[in-house]
Amino acid sequence: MTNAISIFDTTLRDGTQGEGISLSAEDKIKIALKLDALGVHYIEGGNPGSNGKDIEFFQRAKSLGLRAKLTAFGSTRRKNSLAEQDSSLVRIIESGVPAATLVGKSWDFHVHTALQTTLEENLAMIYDSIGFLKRNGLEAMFDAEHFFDGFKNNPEYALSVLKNAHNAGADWLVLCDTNGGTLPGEIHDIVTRVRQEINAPIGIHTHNDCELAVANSLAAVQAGARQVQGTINGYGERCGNANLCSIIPTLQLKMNYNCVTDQQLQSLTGTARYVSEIANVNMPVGQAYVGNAAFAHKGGIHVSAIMKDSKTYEHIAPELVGNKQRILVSELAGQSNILSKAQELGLDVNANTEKTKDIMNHIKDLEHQGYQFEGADASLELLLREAYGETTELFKVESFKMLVDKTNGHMVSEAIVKISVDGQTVYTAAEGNGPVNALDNALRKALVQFYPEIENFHLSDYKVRVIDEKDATAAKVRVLVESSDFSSTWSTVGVSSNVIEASWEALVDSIRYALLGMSKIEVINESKERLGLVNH
Ligand SMILES: CC(=O)SCCNC(=O)CCNC(=O)[C@H](O)C(C)(C)COP(=O)(O)OP(=O)(O)OC[C@H]1O[C@@H](n2cnc3c(N)ncnc32)[C@H](O)[C@@H]1OP(=O)(O)O
Ligand SMILES: CC(=O)C(=O)O
Repeated sequence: MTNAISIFDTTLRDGTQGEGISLSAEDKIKIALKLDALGVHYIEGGNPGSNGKDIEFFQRAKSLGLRAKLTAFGSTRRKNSLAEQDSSLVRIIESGVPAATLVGKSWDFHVHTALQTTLEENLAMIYDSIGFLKRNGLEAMFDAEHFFDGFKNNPEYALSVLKNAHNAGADWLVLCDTNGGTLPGEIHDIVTRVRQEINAPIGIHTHNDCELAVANSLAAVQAGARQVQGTINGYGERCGNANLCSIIPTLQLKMNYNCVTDQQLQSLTGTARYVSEIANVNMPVGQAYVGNAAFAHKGGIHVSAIMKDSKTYEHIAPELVGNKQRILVSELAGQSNILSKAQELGLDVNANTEKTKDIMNHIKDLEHQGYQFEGADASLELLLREAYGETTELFKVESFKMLVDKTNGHMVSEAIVKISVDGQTVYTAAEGNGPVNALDNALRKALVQFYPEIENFHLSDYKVRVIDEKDATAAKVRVLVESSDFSSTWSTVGVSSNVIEASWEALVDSIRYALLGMSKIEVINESKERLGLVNH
């Protein structure tokens, strides 16, 4: 039996049935191109019988030159009607796709309850509809909805549905665990039974209601299924569909099946993140294979071993799926974490020096006070550079003042800052729509004459978290500031019992970081030259 697995992506159809996911035709085009580059074999673009957006997508997708087969989705004809006159089947043909997937009932309970028709009429609906696709020259996938529940309830009928679709010319019989309640052992047994009864290419389509969609898909493949349907990041109805970002690498790297090329596999992480951006859904950091923390090491004992050999705490090399190893520094760090991070930054380190231990203890102490460096890479970098003897103070803050005034119902925030650069002192004042915005504006106004590049980046996110809730309004707060330029983002942290002071600390770190050019190399050189830090 072949080891080739056909990957059928339904992000653009079943994925959009997930709560909170809505893709425009343009979004779908962008995602289709990414999926094509990843090397999936089928891209289910949507349901032309459902809405105009999907019709537009299929219209526009014709000129994309996709290598993957574009497929349209629909259901079998309505009861007591003709396939030729079923508007959704006709729209599938009109969409010009080379392949289509029709969902049909295979659970007798559904035939009686949802369709409210006879078992014979359901068989006729399937036969007519698949036959209609085949007469129009399309490759036909038959999605046997609720197949596993149907098989458990009435195996003869469930099998007769498959045989009927096969006789009508279906190219693939796709067994669906539509309600996501089946267990891997059951999936394996039932797929094995089906293969004993019917000699046809079998596919698997699972849902994640028991967190088993990936395991169930793999069990089906082990039992002989050769098409796997799923979505990027597991988006889909209710708890989602089988996550292709876990299935593809597991099949390929651990089970010796072929899905995509090794090079295409390296685009997996980028694809997952791209799709999450377009879908506007944050990825869980711990998402298997492609998450930001999938290869992030935090515990000191782990990092110490990782530095000796990554295999000690990594099940695969992250690069195989386009991800990368990350070392986190926190209160759980050992000296290995500090050394590794410092080496990554190109700092001059000597293993096991007292300095490294002091830095580690200093970071643990700061984390005890409420700092959190995991989410504030830029503050950590500044701290490490300073600790290892680099100059990071491009300007000196002498003082700042805040005025918050409410007159006639109108709130005004004004900040006054005094800084010095290269011995030159500057006072500036600025207003803002809140105290942090006013401070940001005043600081920028003071610095722009020395560092015009300050215009190139901006504060993009601001989060406050109360650290000791029991102290109510006197509690310490942690402020996390995210800043961005046209190509990168960086995060900084400040902690104080005064929210303005915590914000100021995070803000100053953010600007220092950017001006030091840690996000843009040309800025660091210009800034250093101005300060006379560069030897000519
Ligand atoms: C398991 C799955 O994910 S299946 C795909 C589910 N996805 C979607 O439903 C998204 C797209 N759906 C839609 O846009 C709409 O539901 C449409 C256009 C398909 C149908 O809309 P409407 O005609 O208003 O029908 P409505 O959605 O209310 O009900 C579904 C009808 O389809 C029938 N139906 C359900 N499954 C099938 C099937 N496999 N074959 C034929 N008819 C079916 C139902 O019995 C019901 O018919 P009834 O109105 O006579 O009771
Ligand atoms: C076809 C489909 O999406 C399902 O049965 O879950």
